[in-house]
Amino acid sequence: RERPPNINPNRHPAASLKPDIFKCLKPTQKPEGKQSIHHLLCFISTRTMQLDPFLAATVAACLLLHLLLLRLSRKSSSSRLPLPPGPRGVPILGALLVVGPDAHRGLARLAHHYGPIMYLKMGTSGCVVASNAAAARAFLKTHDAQFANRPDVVSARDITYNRQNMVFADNGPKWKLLRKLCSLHLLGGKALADWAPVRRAEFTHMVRSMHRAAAEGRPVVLPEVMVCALANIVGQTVVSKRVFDAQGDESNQYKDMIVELLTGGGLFNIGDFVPAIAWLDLQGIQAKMRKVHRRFDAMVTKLLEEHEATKDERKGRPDFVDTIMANRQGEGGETITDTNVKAIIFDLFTAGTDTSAVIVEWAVAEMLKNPVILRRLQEEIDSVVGRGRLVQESDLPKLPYLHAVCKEALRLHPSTPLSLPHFSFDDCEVDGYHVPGNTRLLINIWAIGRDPKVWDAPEVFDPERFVGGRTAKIDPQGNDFELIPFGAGRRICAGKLMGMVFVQYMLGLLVHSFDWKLPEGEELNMDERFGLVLPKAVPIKAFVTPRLAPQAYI
Ligand code: HEM
Repeated sequence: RERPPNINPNRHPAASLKPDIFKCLKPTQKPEGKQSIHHLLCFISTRTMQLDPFLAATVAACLLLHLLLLRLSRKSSSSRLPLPPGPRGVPILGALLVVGPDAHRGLARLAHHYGPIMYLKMGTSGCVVASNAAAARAFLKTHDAQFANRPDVVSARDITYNRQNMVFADNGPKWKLLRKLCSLHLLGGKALADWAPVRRAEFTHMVRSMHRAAAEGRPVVLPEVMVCALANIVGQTVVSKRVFDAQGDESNQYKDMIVELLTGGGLFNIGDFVPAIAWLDLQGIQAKMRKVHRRFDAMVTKLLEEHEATKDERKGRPDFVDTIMANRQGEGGETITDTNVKAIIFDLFTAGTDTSAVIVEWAVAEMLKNPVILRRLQEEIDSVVGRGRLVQESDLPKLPYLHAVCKEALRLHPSTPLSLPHFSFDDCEVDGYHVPGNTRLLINIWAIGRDPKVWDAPEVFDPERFVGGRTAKIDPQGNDFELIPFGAGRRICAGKLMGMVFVQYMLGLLVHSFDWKLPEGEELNMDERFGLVLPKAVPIKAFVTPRLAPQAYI
């Protein structure tokens, strides 16, 4: 009797021809990718068996090898768990176009749809995005060590002396040594207190320059005066040098240089996501970064030459570079090279200036929009400090409303909206999802600060939420994941203490020392400009009027 033809759709197509050889193969319902290759091999080997047994044996060996590799590759991807949900995107560019140019907003929009843990392809690179407090905790606490590396970003490579700095170093002995030295001699509690006189001198200088502008009827460009003061503080503590004595051209050049570095460093460079075409530099970002890096390098080289020539003058009162030069050797033979020194200076000038200035500028802008908050803050400072002198650092702990205003600015306008990118080399499981190795991690700090499940009326600037009520105790220093403007975990901002002092001290001085008025007929523009930091697109340019007794400004 004739057997009926094989009509089972689940059966392997080759099985009807030579079933014995393929016993080891499980029929698959939906052949896809690698499985379709094995179907093809089965088919070829069956056909060749009918023609030539030697050829058939060779093909069968290939087939077995292929199956072995398939099994191994499944093992190495370790998991049958699903990837986190996310947009599919298009070939080569992945989801880059879906995310759009304002990536913090684009990713927040996508998270509404796909959830707080998303996986997407940015170009050909895998990227996982955390968009609420629980997701941030899962990555930065539970899987902190694994995600404590940085991706090898092309534009960052150019500006950081090939990642010889701290900010873009992988989690390894060099990074640990750089971080330890910074914390011990510059950014930690004790060092911070030691450098207080420098901050006082520079911020007083800033207020005096604004007072002069008021007397001459000139408007003040707020980010410029702040960055100038901050750069001088970093310059004095790091290389004993006021980097910018003058207002005007020189400080503008410096400001422009920092802005270019931070804006370019934050842009989504297609070459970073599709490494095969990085050399094309389609957006011209790399060329721009290299050019501005050359200017920066020239400045740092000159600073270090002058520093070396004047080292005898600093006997007994070393600055940060003197100290790290004397402590180059770490445990386990790790050494700080001359390039590391330049690269860490780069970190401190970039991470230590614009980040704080951006927060203060947004806080002033929000208060210009809402003068009730401005007046309440001025009243608080008047009641503690009076009107006869400037605010001092020692006044800060007595000013709770100032703290609330600063926290609210950090929540609504975090300076680095997507933090800095993290990177994991290995596969892992996060909240029931499989996250493959070689994936970047973005923490959407901006979206976390605006999560309506945590914050009432999240789009409104309302410092009151930190004075009383259920969110009053949330602290921005990295333990409460609902508010993480400095990040969290082992890669948390190394300068968070200094950053908090900068923000509170500058804002206190600016608000207490002056009343503020925009030029006649000008509207306050609240647009953002996306980059590694998120400043106002149009800087605040305002007329200030002194409100303290004249001797306070002398
Ligand atoms: C309000 C001001 C500041 C804010 C909002 C801020 C925010 C941040 C954020 C979000 C990160 C990335 C954290 C992560 O990767 O998870 C970071 C890293 C860093 N910040 Fe800040 N920062 C501020 C001020 C400063 C200051 C004043 C300095 C030093 C002078 C500084 C030095 C650094 C350094 C060195 C890193 C890299 C740390 C590492 O990779 O290990 N920051 N900052």
